Amino acid sequence: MSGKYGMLTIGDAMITMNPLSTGPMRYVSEFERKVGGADLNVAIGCARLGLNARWISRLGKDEFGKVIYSFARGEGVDVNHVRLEEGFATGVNFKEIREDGSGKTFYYRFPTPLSVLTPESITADMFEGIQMLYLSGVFLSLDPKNVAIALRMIDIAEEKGITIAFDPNIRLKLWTIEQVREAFAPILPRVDILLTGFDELQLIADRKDLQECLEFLNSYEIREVVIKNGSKGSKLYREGSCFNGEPFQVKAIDTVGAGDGFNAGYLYGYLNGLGPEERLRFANAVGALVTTVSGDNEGLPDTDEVNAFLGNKTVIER
Ligand SMILES: Nc1ncnc2c1ncn2[C@@H]1O[C@H](COP(=O)(O)OP(=O)(O)OP(=O)(O)O)[C@@H](O)[C@H]1O
Ligand SMILES: O=C(O)C[C@@H](O)[C@H](O)C(=O)CO
Repeated sequence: MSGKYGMLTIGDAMITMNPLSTGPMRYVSEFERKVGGADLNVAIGCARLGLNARWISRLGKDEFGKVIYSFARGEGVDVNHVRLEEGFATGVNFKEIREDGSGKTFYYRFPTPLSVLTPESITADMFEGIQMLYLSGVFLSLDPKNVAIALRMIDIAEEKGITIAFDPNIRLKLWTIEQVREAFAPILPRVDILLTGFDELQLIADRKDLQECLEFLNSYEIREVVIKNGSKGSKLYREGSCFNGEPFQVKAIDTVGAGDGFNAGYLYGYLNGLGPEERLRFANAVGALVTTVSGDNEGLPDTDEVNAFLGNKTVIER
């Protein structure tokens, strides 16, 4: 692996069928085959920004599995801990996109090849060169035993002094809110950086008011609570202070993956020592840029693109 800081993540990835027209999926007959998956999106985002990004996964031993494997490797993600499993089909999801870029997802992903993983599949060598462990609620949702796998990863990360970041990424199509709360209970107290949507925080805390949601989190002693709020930007709550990340105005055409892009930008900023406001600004820029391109990860920028967007660098286009 080359580059300075390393991040490690784990999770499923799917073939993502992106519609070629907007509106209800039942009327869309043409789709473009792409690749998606919350944790892989973050790994790709980190790799594009120049971090070493390692992704642990299992894919079906089929044509789609080979597509995802090559795609991840082509993006510079370390796939040394990704295997193609005989007897499983790689997951697929279809997207519906509305005029404003928002949408719905329809999953065809069970049984997932990831179900062959157990806590024993996780070994200390996977953490070599890693400073950041990134976990997502999508991974936890796919199999009840994934909580034990995540806890084993957290144990190793804590032993090695690795920072632990977590995005609840609640997809209520995959599990119920009761299952979410049960799965998150042992995870949240171990998290250093929580990267959550405000709507997700309301679901976890079972409260509507922001202040009450933050009070709910107090007992977990999370070092940084970052709240993402779509086109309204983001906020960071840290050591009793609140930092504001002003949103950028863009023409969003596909908002899926903006949160993953934001996370990649935030982790990059954190590892590279950007200050609280600077890293929110950087992450907001990455999230905003993702929404301007069709697909979950195609819009993820490299550092030059972010700096050009932020006006820090002139880019000669032609
Ligand atoms: N329409 C938009 N215009 C400008 N910036 C946006 C827009 N949508 C998202 N962003 C940026 O991306 C960040 C993350 O988006 P969002 O809040 O939708 O994340 P999320 O809910 O975690 O998304 P995901 O669907 O990927 O899980 C926002 O905080 C914002 O900075
Ligand atoms: O289920 C997932 O892994 C996430 C995908 O549905 C999609 O890539 C996404 O929601 C990204 O945040």
